[in-house]
Amino acid sequence: MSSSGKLTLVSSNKCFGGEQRVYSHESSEVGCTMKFGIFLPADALDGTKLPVLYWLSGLTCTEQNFITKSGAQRAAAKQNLIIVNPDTSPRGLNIEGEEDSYDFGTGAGFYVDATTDKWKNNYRMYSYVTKELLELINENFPTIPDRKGIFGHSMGGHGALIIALKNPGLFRSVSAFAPIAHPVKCAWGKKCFTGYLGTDENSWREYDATELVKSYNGPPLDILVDQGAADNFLKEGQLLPERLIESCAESKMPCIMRMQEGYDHSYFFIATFIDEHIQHHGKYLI
Ligand SMILES: N[C@@H](CCC(=O)N[C@@H](CS)C(=O)NCC(=O)O)C(=O)O
Repeated sequence: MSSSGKLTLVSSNKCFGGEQRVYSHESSEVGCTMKFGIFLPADALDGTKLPVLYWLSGLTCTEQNFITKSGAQRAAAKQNLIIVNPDTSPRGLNIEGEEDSYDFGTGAGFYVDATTDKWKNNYRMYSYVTKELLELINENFPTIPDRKGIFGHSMGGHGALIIALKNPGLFRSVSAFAPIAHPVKCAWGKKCFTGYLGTDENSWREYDATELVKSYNGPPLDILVDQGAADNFLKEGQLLPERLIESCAESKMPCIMRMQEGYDHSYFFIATFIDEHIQHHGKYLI
């Protein structure tokens, strides 16, 4: 399927000399209206082609959480990078069970292409991000298509890592905040993978960063991960960053994981370190 469709401007606010906008469009991949945020630095408004950094959010988020809480626009304006952040799932499809829990269905697309009967027509967030959204952004905004980075938080950190690892060369840089690093072994991952992919665990591994690192064969990825040491979901065993680090060490994949003392899972943690992540991407994109 290819992208298309017209973009509808939902909002636009001047911000650090550029504009923070939200657009909606009819998605052919997920079969519903989808929204995304885009921060355009001043140069992009003048038509200068710029690199693009994609942000993927976590469970329960819409495009609004990142826009209003991360504080990313100041650093993006300074580094002259466009930032695009999509929603986390299709919405309003009336699939039975889609609104039953915060960690499955609406707000919890998990960046996979579902294969189970109930979900497979719409829960295609992997293809939505890697194909439709990229095409839509390149067609409608002044981008340098081969200068892209990807980062995200929690479920979105998982999404950023697996998308970079499954598509060598598509993204030049990748980083994550508190990623769900080994979803085949945590409760969130088991629930979403069972629901979207079925019970064959071999199919789950294709969407697990700790597993994908072992078979990655592409340009070097200098992965940066920040993890709050006081994150409740870390304590509950939902994130398992230590497993990703072990896997990277065994596979000689460069990965810096910084344990940040006292920080939790929230956007206060993200806002604290977002500038450093944007600078990290800037090293590879500018
Ligand atoms: N306790 C949360 C669990 C979900 C959660 O913490 N979501 C994170 C990502 S995994 C988030 O970014 N929430 C939105 C926010 O903090 O603005 C809830 O039930 O809403």
